[in-house]
Amino acid sequence: MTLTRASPAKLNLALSVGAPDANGYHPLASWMVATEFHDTLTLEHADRPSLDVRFASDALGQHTVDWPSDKDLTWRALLLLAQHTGHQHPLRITVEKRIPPGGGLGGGSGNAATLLVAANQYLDLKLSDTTLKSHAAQLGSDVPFFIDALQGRPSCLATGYGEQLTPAPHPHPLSLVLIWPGIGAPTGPVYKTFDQLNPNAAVNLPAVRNLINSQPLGHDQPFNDLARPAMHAQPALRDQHQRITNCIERPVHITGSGSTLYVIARDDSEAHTIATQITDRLKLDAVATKTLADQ
Ligand SMILES: C[C@](O)(CO)[C@H](O)COP(=O)(O)OP(=O)(O)OC[C@H]1O[C@@H](n2ccc(N)nc2=O)[C@H](O)[C@@H]1O
Ligand SMILES: Nc1ncnc2c1ncn2[C@@H]1O[C@H](COP(=O)(O)OP(=O)(O)OP(=O)(O)O)[C@@H](O)[C@H]1O
Repeated sequence: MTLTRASPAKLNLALSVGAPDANGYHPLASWMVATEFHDTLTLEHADRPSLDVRFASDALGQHTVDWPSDKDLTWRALLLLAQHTGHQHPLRITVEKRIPPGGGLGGGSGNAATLLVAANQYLDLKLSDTTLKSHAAQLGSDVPFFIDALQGRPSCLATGYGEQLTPAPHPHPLSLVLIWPGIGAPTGPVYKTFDQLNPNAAVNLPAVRNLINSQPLGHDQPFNDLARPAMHAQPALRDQHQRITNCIERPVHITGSGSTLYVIARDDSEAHTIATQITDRLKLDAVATKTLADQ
């Protein structure tokens, strides 16, 4: 018997960031939404635990697995479960990746959360959401969001460092195009550049709430305080952003700390047209997808 689950990507449709606390982490407010675009995680019983990560032929961009397996967030999630239950879980884990690593779509974070939720179900561990989220928070600031997303809450207002989550209504899914600019953007350095550019930053929670309350969202409405720092840290990303904006003549946004860019389309058909335009004219990898609506 195998268990297969989609491990979604996330978008920060709104991201407001404050100056770092004494511990160096940044308080934030973000409207986070999971997408149909996903990695696929499979669990099978085996003699011993193992992990196989590979990129699918329809991945967004060309990537290789360039991180060691003991640093893989999926593997680290399995180790946390072993620590919690006091014994190893002999699972064969396969992750088929489409989400670009270091792309601001939270691919690795989503894989970790999917492992926690799927193994809890597959092994009948009966861990509560609170326990799953406390493991999730140890693995990364974005991981708790994916626990909610996988349990039927794909749209949330995230506060604190991103781990305090309140479901946000999202009745109408958005049609989108995700674009891989060919450059990754590591999260830590982008936050450092944010500090240099915004020494007195404060979180603007009302602006994030306003966006959640102004659905359906117009294509120019998303905002992201990390967009400028991401492009400042990586001028090549700014150039790609400009090229794409010129090509499709509408606002191009950035998710998380980058580097994935995205565009809101009128409907699925327009999203497919824009994705094809970007691929044909700019030779960049682009995929049409949707946000996941409330269930
Ligand atoms: C940019 C976002 O994706 C927005 O959702 C997240 O804030 C990043 O979440 P993440 O990738 O899960 O981040 P983590 O793995 O927890 O942290 C990576 C690095 O980002 C910085 N970091 C992260 C979250 C936060 N609220 N403040 C920070 O300063 C820290 O330097 C940290 O060392
Ligand atoms: N299962 C995994 N999938 C992808 N990357 C992983 C995984 N496990 C560990 N990593 C490492 O974590 C880094 C960040 O991966 P991730 O896909 O979460 O980036 P991200 O989308 O930029 O995340 P965020 O938006 O949370 O900053 C990768 O560059 C890679 O070195």
